[in-house]
Amino acid sequence: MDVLVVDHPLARARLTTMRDARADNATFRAALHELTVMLVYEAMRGAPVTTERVHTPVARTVGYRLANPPLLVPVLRAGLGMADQAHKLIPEAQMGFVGLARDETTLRPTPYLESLPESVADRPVLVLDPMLATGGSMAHTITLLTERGATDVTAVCALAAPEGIRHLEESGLPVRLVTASVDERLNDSGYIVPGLGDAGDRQYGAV
Ligand SMILES: O=P(O)(O)OC[C@H]1O[C@H](OP(=O)(O)OP(=O)(O)O)[C@H](O)[C@@H]1O
Ligand SMILES: O=c1cc[nH]c(=O)[nH]1
Ligand SMILES: [Mg+2]
Repeated sequence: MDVLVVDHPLARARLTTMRDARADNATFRAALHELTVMLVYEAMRGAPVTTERVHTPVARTVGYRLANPPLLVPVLRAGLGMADQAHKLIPEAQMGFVGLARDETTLRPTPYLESLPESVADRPVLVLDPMLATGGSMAHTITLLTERGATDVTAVCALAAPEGIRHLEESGLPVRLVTASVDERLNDSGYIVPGLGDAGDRQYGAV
């Protein structure tokens, strides 16, 4: 699987704010918003464009637009904190939603929401979720998308664990990963180490 680690100094600084256990919910959300802009910007670097003529106040020149805007799919809850920023960067994108809560005993995702277009064939997809831990939630989401014809999926995650990357690789799903860091490992509770804790709780409070 193609893994792009966005290790720009500004991305590292935002991730450090998110890791800091002293950051309150608002500070964490603001840092995730800013990091999302950097991750989506890099995720879209190779996107095909169409060209058109544009008249500036001074001259004619060539202009560019995305040839095939992606479908954005935030994975609730934590992915909601990436949705608006991604949409601001790609205003022409459509958005679908997947809601999953990980069972903290089995570490398996429990689905509670699925709102996706019937077909996503011939359309790139960006799945937005800050955390790739065991990879179960991401694999579930990508499976929903491939069942609708997706063949070009990018997982956009603030943090990834080696275990989650391995899970996606072994799944054979058509996905590449853009992340700000590949951390050391998972602990016995399935949390990323050093990680940042529970990305949903850090944004919205514990449930
Ligand atoms: O790779 P995995 O082991 O599946 O873990 C990652 C998932 O865990 C978190 O969501 P969580 O289930 O905590 O739900 P929340 O966003 O509502 O907090 C995170 O946002 C991912 O969706
Ligand atoms: O470290 C982790 C693992 C799964 N989900 C989170 O929010 N954090
Ligand atoms: Mg959570």
